[in-house]
Amino acid sequence: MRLIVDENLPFTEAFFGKTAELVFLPGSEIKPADVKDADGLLVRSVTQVNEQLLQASKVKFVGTATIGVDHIDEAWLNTKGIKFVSSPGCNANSVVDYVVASLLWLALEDGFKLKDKVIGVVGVGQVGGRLAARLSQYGCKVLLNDPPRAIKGEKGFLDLHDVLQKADIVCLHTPLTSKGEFATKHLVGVDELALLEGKYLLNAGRGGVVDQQALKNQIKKKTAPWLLLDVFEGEPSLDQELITHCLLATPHIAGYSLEGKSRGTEMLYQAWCMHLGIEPEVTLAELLPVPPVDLLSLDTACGVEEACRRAAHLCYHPLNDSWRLLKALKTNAASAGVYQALRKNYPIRREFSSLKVKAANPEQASALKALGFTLS
Ligand SMILES: NC(=O)c1ccc[n+]([C@@H]2O[C@H](COP(=O)([O-])OP(=O)(O)OC[C@H]3O[C@@H](n4cnc5c(N)ncnc54)[C@H](O)[C@@H]3O)[C@@H](O)[C@H]2O)c1
Ligand SMILES: O=C(O)[C@H](O)[C@H](O)COP(=O)(O)O
Repeated sequence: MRLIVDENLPFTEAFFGKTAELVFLPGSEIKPADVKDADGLLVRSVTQVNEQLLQASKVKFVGTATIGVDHIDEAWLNTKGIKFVSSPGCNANSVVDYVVASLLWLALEDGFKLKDKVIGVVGVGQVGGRLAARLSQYGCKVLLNDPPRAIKGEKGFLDLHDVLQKADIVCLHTPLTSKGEFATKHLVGVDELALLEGKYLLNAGRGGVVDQQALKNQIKKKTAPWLLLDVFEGEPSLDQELITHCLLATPHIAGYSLEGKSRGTEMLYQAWCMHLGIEPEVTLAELLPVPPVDLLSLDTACGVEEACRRAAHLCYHPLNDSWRLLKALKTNAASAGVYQALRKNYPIRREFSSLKVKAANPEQASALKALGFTLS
């Protein structure tokens, strides 16, 4: 068995090594000649998997270690009987950590309490659902928009414009789709952006969900929302003018915790074993290293939100990623190269759940638990 593997998938040797010969390649450079004699292909979001790539190959198994599948022509794979698997939810906790860490930073900088804000969540699936749960347990008022769920009769959802009007902070967590009743391409366009003036807009879904040109026009008119963007239209190229305007701009790394990326590999390994009709022998639990900080012990003098912020930023501070991106863009005009290099050399980051926190009082304890930390 021969597997072509994106070199940015962690633990592939440990998971797949006994079952196949592995050929590692940069994901954006995988070509038809590379996959011609392969049995399987393991990718991330930067490899377009379609007829052009696979028509002359004998690949029978394609796996993406990502939640998003907008880089995969699933319909074509289906017609060819090629087994396709994605990794639903693999890095959802990582994205939620990213959002919570960002919002706690924003609250400090802009002088508000996160708990007092109304948060709109657009797209209430694995990521949006977990985000909404954490924030509402923390005490925020959370407004939900998800028409594909609402139309099935599920309760608790509002119309998109209602959410944009009523929320102080809007977080986008839909997939990018361009067909069908609920297509999300440019879901947030001129009319929606007009409702967001003076508010905060965080996008950690896909760049194309926001009409970037409309956003840039709004920036010129000084009516744009404050932006926290992890995803951009046209990646890997980045619009430097837009990035300069962001409060936080990160190179599509919201899901890049070690746990999030590795769970993707583990999910593909389990699907590959099933495809081969063998029992999985390796688990992620035995591969993950011990977290670098064992225990955070908080003092009672630390206020509840400050306690949460300290715990969050001990695990992850989004400003580090944003600063690295801004700095690299200042010294390098080729934004695609900067974007790719930062993602390829991403430092190890652990999820909130990996940190044990000793709270000083019950208020701290319940807020920390709500936001995803493990209480000691
Ligand atoms: N920035 C990152 O690093 C990162 C990491 C993981 C996922 N993502 C992106 O986030 C997306 C969401 O991830 P997920 O795991 O929650 O996916 P999911 O499939 O579990 O949830 C997506 C939700 O969006 C809803 N939705 C679809 N169309 C909509 C519309 N028009 N308006 C409102 N809601 C709509 C769906 O009904 C669903 O509930 C992924 O598709 C991926 O593109 C980004
Ligand atoms: O869809 C996903 O799972 C995420 O966007 C994922 O983190 C993207 O990472 P990439 O495949 O681009 O490295």
